Amino acid sequence: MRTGIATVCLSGTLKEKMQACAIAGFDGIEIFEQDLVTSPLSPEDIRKMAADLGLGLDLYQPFRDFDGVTPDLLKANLKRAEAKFKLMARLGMDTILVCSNVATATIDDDQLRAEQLALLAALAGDHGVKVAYEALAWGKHVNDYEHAYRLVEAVDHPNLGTCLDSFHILSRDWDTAPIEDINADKIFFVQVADAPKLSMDVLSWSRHYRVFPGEGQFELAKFMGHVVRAGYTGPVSLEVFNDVFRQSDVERTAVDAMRSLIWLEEQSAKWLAGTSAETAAAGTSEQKAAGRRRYPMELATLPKVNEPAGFNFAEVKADDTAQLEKLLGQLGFEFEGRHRTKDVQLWTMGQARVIINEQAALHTEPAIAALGFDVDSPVIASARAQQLKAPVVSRKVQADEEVFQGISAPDSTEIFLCQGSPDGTAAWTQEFGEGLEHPRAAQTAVIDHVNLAQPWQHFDEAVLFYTSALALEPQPFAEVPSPSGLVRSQVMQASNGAVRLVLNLAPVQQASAPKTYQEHIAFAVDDLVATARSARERGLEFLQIPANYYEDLDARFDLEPGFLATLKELNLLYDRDANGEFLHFYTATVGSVFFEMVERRGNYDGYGAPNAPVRHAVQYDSLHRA
Ligand SMILES: O=C(O)c1ccc(O)c(O)c1
Ligand SMILES: [Mg+2]
Repeated sequence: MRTGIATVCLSGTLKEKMQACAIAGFDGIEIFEQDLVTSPLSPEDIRKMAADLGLGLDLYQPFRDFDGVTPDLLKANLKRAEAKFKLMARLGMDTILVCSNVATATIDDDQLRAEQLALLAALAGDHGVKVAYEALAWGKHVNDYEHAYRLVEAVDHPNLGTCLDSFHILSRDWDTAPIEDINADKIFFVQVADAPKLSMDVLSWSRHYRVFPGEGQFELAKFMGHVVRAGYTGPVSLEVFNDVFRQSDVERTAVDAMRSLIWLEEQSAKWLAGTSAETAAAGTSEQKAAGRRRYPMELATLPKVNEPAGFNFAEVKADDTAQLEKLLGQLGFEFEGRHRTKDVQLWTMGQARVIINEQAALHTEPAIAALGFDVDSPVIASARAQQLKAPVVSRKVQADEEVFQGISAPDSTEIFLCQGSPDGTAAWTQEFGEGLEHPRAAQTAVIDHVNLAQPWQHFDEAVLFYTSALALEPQPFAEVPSPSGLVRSQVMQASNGAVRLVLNLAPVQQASAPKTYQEHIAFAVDDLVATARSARERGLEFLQIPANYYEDLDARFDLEPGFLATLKELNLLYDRDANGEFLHFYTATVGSVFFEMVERRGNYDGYGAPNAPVRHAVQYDSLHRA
């Protein structure tokens, strides 16, 4: 698959954008007109720079408001087009995107539109240019890709084809199956963008909220599957108008973009294989043959991973670890010893393993540093992540120690791909301490979920990272009210719930305010009330829940008075839905970390979302009092 990206996706000057695209490994780019007009570089300079960088100049765009106009305007539009065709010759470019008229079209007549497009195609032919006509979702008269294609067919000129843009098609919920019936020679270009499902006017949605594939909710693998089945072999190019990407680090955004295309390519191949198998199974020999058909576009695949089977460990770091040790001890964790060769400690409760890393630099406040995930094959998972351009993390190991495959997540959390064992133990724990003599406590526990705060400019990147590299499934995002703003919260989870990662987008921080960037690790136990009582006896400082909360809880759930009193006495939070019940409590925060203990009853699958605003408010209050 030939990969591309429009310069409008990125921040910086045209030169910076092109360099970043080359570093990220794109085959080609779309030059957005504004980027050229504002550039100090001559068209010849740009042409040479692209050649030196090994980048194809695949599309010049956009040319606006051509069709359906009065004769006067048509004349002016053809003159304007000719100037652009001449410019393209200097750039060495041969394809231009013409989008359907949104402003100046006064005549809604397909025959007239076809006649005008025919004149444009003939002029383009004279200049060796191909015109890719795209239906904008908000086009005045042409806003549907099938309509645009009918016009292309009616004109029937070798220099006129269509451009399919996933956003314009999927935002309007147009059926994508008829893409397969388009003559591949008439598909001159394909643009892809994802988007969250939002209810707003489609133009604002398109201009501000597009995201890279895998970061939104559109069915892009299916869209691409139909494009591939149509027989298209040209560039598949990202065109993402996004307020955040346009102001964040250009090289990093280009890599995020490239990751999205690598992933989309694999997902498209998977979608095709899945639907082909269905077709083949369906019966007739014709259908079987269709199921086995090969397509002219070659789709690369990736090393395969299944979703992770569980958390292997969580690691917190600090230069002064005393507070962390105290908190874990009070929660009921046991100190298992120090590592043979590294300055790290192991603490466990049942199968929940927490590493305290003492190697942190001076003045490092306690923070979550790393997460280990149980995967089928750490080597295969690591190969996949690296092909998806995840930065590799390496840690020194001695000859007889387990080698962890590590990658760095967008928020710099180190992700280790570990060999899980069916009984939930981990072989590497043998590297800690010596012959654990003390009797094992009966307490069973696992890491239930981990909540990571994401810098605002890397939130979408993180969603794609965990989706593509770790096969976690993004859930619809929620917005949690907190005293410092609305916190966007998105759960990434394995389908069986064995791994749950909650990504929170912290509200933008006032420079003078205390740091509200907090993250936590939650452990699930069988009996939360007993766990809370023991923790209280050991002197644990609980997050103090206001009395108002319990009154509201009673009003909502009509709880048994004794149970309500227990919740209140122990600062426990409660939630209930059709699947079951959820009890939980939080510790005070040390550095940027706090811990949560949860008990899931029945098949409760959430996180106590209705309680999140209470937690945020109490934490805010204690930060501001401190
Ligand atoms: O928002 C726009 O104007 C615009 C321009 C060119 C495109 O290819 C597109 O999809 C949108
Ligand atoms: Mg487009």
